[in-house]
Amino acid sequence: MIGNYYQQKSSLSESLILIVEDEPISAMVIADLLSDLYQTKIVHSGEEALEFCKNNTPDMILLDMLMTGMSGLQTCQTIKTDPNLQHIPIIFITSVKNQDDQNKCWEAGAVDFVNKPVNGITLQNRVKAHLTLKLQSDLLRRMSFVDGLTGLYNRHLLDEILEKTILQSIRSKTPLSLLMIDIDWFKLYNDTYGHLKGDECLKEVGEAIRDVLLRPTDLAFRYGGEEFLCLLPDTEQIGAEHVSQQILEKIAALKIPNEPSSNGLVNVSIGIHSSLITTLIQANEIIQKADSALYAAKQKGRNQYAS
Ligand SMILES: Nc1nc2c(ncn2[C@@H]2O[C@H](COP(=O)(O)OP(=O)(O)OP(=O)(O)O)[C@@H](O)[C@H]2O)c(=O)[nH]1
Repeated sequence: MIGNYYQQKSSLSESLILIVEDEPISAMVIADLLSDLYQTKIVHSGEEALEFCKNNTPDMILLDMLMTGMSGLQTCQTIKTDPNLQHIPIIFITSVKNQDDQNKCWEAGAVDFVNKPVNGITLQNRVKAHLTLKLQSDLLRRMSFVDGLTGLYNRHLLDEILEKTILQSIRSKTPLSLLMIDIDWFKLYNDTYGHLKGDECLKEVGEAIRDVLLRPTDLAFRYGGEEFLCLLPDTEQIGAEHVSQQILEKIAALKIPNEPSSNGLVNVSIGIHSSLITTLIQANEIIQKADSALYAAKQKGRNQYAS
């Protein structure tokens, strides 16, 4: 679900619209109006909608207000309190004219209403307007999470997701690993080759780190100046060591000269922290542990990993 923060649809037609409507004929009428323009999916209850959203992230939800079981209002309230889903625009499809009921939907986070019986042109235009805004705001969000120099994710995204990742690890009882990676003798690299070359080196190292991470849940961040951080959910110590070894090898294979370093090349040191987290801990506690391990790797002679 972390992926939702930075997935970017390049066109409106790639957008997925979830239609939540308990009357099958109404659902089909709505889907027919939209399915030539967008991807659509029909579910018939609020409960089904929440289930669908566990593994999929629609770009918009069209929500019937009156449904048996979970009401449209309750469904909307639940979606809007889930940090992974709250950015999805919700349009209510309703025959309810009662202003108080409509007000509750606005308060719950609805972006618009379409009255039943549905006017096709109105529905298509409202959907298009809100999807366009969604695409633009997704793009801005994505830009705010990406480091301009390396193209890796930035500290801002790490701050947003680390706590959630910790909670997810506790819930799934799976180990979480963090790698703190620092380029060795980088001050001397800049002094020797200049800052522009230094920037190029950061880009290449960042790319090499990203290339090593194969699982979709693994994420690489530029943590600070010449420091990178990898977040490896569901990964134990041995897996973290394997990834670290590959990062060391991939960076050595770049063969970027760095005279001051012992082998004459740009290398990195890596601090590993792996744990099975059982009780809630602060995000910065595990970062500090990875940082201490990085310090140990530097002390042991650099160009290696330590735990
Ligand atoms: N070119 C460039 N340099 C940067 C950037 N951000 C940080 N730096 C440089 O990275 C260097 C980091 O130096 P130090 O923290 O002293 O560490 P080091 O020289 O790598 O030494 P060790 O970590 O002990 O191996 C500093 O000279 C920073 O100016 C950047 O965006 N571009």
